[in-house]
Amino acid sequence: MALLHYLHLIYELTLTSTSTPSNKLKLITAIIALLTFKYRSHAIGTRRRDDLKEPKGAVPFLGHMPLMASIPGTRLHDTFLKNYRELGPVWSISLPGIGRMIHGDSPELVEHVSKTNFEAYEKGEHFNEALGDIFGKGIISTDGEDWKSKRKQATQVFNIKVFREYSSEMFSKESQKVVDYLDKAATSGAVVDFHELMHAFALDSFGSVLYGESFGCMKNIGGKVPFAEAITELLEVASDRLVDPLWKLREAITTVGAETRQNGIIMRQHILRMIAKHRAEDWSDPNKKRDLLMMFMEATDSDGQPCSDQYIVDMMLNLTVAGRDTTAQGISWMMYLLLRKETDPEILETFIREVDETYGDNLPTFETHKKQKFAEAWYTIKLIYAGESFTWSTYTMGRSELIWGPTAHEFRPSRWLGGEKSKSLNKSNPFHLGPRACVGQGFALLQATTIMGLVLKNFEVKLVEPGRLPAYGSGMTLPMVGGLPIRVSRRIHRVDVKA
Ligand code: HEM
Repeated sequence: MALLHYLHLIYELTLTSTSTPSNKLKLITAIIALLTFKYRSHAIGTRRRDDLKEPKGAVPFLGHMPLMASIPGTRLHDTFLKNYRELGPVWSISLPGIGRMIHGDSPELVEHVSKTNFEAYEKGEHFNEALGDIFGKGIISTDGEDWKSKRKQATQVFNIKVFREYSSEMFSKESQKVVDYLDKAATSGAVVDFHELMHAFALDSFGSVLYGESFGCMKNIGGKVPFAEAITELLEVASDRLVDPLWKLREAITTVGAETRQNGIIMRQHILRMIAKHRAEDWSDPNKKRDLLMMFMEATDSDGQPCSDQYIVDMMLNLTVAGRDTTAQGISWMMYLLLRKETDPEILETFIREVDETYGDNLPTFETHKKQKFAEAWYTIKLIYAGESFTWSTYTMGRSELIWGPTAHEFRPSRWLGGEKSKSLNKSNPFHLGPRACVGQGFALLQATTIMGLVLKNFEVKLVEPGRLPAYGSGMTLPMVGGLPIRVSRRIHRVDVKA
């Protein structure tokens, strides 16, 4: 607003016929000097905040934009961690066109924003505008009443017992394909990229659970599946848009805009095809297994009317995009943490003992999943003005000595067990907390405990490079750069994969 005011002033004063050229020049110089003074240490359009610490490197008008642009994606989270260590839990940066971003890596603040005062912190205009054409009017990019009714519906569907049992059966079935694949690798001694394998598994299992049909990625690991490519590219675009105020211009003058539209079409057409396929099926058998799409086709909206195809497409697209990379990468990091040489070997042993005890000689079910408490624990491991946003870093909080004490760097799943679990929720929670926490959390845990349980029950897994900490990539999730090469050999007491 202030900028518009000044520009208007320039216009008024410089374009009047009575002003001489020299006066006009003086006036423009004075206004530029004034603006430079006003925005000498922060981005144009943002408020100066002397009460908040900032990393060094802000420049007039652009604030921290040049600094942020200079940080490679593979260093971003560590830079945030460094800021936390140097500046404390609350610090901020200002970015033109995006506003001031306040980082608050403290359990109390996270709890305040996510739970206690949740209503006051919406996703906001910038977020919803940047992601609106990608996620449509789905649960991710909406706020207020619209979000509330979608959230309620999604939560209900995820909690329906028959659907949970169906998911469990499908995750088990798809995990079997991974076991078969690893079985061959155990025989040949081949190195397997577990990260790549988990991306194939995650999409296939999502295909089965969400749409009743696997995408066939496991048959062609590393091969191209248009639906999978579309998700990857859409997520990249979404992540770029959130930090680039000029994304509209960038996409208009490059091929990114057209590619994004095309990827949206690929995803939406697939979902529409699946809706048509399901409509043509016989629904009369009450015992017919129901995938997630069918659950939404049967559900009603907030007015009690059947949901429109457009509504269902948006909902399914949101759930698919939110769930694929997060789960694949979460499972890969889990595997790495378990196997790296710094981790106490007792943790892997406890995990395997739990799997052996809960599965016996059977395959995992929804009931066995509920008993995998250790596996689950292992996986889970101020004032703001308008135009400012609040964020926090799970990566930073998970490594904070202030929060976890001197053993912060140790991998200890026990922190999420029993009574400790509820105390730890606001300390570093990859699913966040409060009303906007991950709606697919239970679903992700079911998938992770099933696949990890079956893999570790059947194989002894070794990292090919035990001393290498995988680098992370940039984006909305945390991909591993260079994958996670492993070697497997069969364990003696294994579940018969053909059973
Ligand atoms: C390891 C796996 C996963 C992690 C770490 C994860 C993490 C998260 C986080 C942190 C949020 C909150 C984002 C925010 O506050 O803006 C979120 C939201 C969400 N997640 Fe997940 N997620 C995972 C898996 C899944 C799965 C499997 C699904 C669905 C099948 C899913 C669906 C969603 C949806 C729809 C939202 C938006 C909820 C809302 O806005 O009300 N997620 N997830």
